[in-house]
Amino acid sequence: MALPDEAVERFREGLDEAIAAGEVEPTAMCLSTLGVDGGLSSRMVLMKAFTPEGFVFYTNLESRKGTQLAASGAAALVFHWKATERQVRVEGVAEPVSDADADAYFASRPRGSQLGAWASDQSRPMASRVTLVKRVAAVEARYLGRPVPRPPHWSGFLVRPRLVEFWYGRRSRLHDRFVFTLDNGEWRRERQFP
Ligand SMILES: Cc1cc2nc3c(=O)[nH]c(=O)nc-3n(C[C@H](O)[C@H](O)[C@H](O)COP(=O)(O)O)c2cc1C
Ligand SMILES: Cc1ncc(COP(=O)(O)O)c(CN)c1O
Repeated sequence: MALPDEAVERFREGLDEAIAAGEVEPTAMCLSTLGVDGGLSSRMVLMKAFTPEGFVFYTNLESRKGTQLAASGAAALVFHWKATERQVRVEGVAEPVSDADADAYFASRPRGSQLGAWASDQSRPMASRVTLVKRVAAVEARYLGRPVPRPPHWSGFLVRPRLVEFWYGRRSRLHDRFVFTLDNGEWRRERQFP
């Protein structure tokens, strides 16, 4: 279910204002996933696309987050825009992006990042930093003079929201909260106490 126009506008406006206010990583979001043991796991990722369908990020599919999302699509996101005292919180389900989208985004990354995606077995044990440096050199040699293709284990997820909350901080601590929730196929909007 696409987000209602108002939520799309609030998100776009919030991001634009964070950028204008000089936020250092305005697209950084905390991503929480669910482990097979029922435990939670959180880390930062960068949002690379936002549409009424949801929020997209890219990663190694064999990483901790990648395997957790493959097992359970449950995902939660938090943006914190410190410069403008705002927070956006998202709860929903992650699904893989298309190969075409992943190819297009991968092709736009700097070559060093592309090589890194081949070199790093993200989230698996590494004996020493030398291992990583050697692997980068090896993939560099392999793709010398030609484009670096997207690794099959590197792609993105679209987090389709079921809940989006906009929090607007106020000095008085009487903050404003607007919560959009998907309820039987329809978006409901309510204010909540701060
Ligand atoms: C600001 C910031 C942005 C990050 N963006 C990404 C990202 O977009 N994709 C990614 O795979 N890791 C990103 N990382 C690294 C992750 O936080 C994390 O360490 C890594 O993906 C491994 O997570 P996992 O073991 O839970 O899968 C970022 C880290 C920081 C601090
Ligand atoms: C391992 C990793 N993968 C992907 C990303 C996404 O961002 P970018 O494509 O801009 O590198 C990051 C950003 N820090 C990252 O650290």
